[in-house]
Amino acid sequence: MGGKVLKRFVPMVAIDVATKQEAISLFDQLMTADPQPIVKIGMELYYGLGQAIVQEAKKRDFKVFLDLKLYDIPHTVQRAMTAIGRLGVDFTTIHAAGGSEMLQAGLSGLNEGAKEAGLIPAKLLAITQLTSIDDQILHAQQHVDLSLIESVQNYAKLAEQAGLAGVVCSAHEIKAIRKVTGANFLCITPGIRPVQAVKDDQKRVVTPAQARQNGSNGIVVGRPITQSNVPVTAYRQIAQAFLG
Ligand SMILES: O=c1ccn([C@@H]2O[C@H](COP(=O)(O)O)[C@@H](O)[C@H]2O)c(=O)[nH]1
Repeated sequence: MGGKVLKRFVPMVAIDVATKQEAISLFDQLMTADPQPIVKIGMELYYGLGQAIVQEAKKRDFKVFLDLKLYDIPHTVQRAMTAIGRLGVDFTTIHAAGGSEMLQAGLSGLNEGAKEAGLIPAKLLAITQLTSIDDQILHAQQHVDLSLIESVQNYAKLAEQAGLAGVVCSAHEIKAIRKVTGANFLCITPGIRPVQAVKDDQKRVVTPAQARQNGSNGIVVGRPITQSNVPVTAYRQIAQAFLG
């Protein structure tokens, strides 16, 4: 009785396509869904089309997750985040591996940009270990001594101490993260596959229902929706499995 109610966002759809035409077509299909998803604009779309695509999404009343995964020296990150802060997006990302000075600089830049523009700052999320990384890559290629879970926990603590809103992780790690962070710290989880057997670049995958069971605050789903025959139907099924 009296347990904390988990904050759960609507699914975030990764609009990872190359052209404005493809992006607008997906926006127009997804804006008819109830609940309307959050749209995630990543590097492919943003580097190709720039700020205009953020405005196209906002025009259709989407909440926007701008996923650019900043990772550079603190000064550069701070200035880039100030520019992002002025855009009025709802979520954005930075790599925890950049360390606490970089995380704090990013957060400060983001808040400054939003303040200048008279906007509510985006929630800043730290990338822990990409969901395309597994223990083998971590140990054999990156020569990290910690286990994957320990590394993710470490990055989550670092991000929380720097004042960030949460992390991007796999839903496999949520329970471990919650042991070392506060109850309001967000765990946003890509690596979602409605059918787990699909083989692609994602290594740490779960189904939408497993993400819900594990306590994810929000799932990020790209190809299972954008490459399906009817994206809005795929989105609805995934949203139902996650939101219940
Ligand atoms: O650890 C991470 C961080 C970000 N992503 C992003 O999420 C989507 C996933 O797309 P799928 O097509 O469903 O694999 C993509 O935009 C990634 O850049 C991630 O997958 N893992």
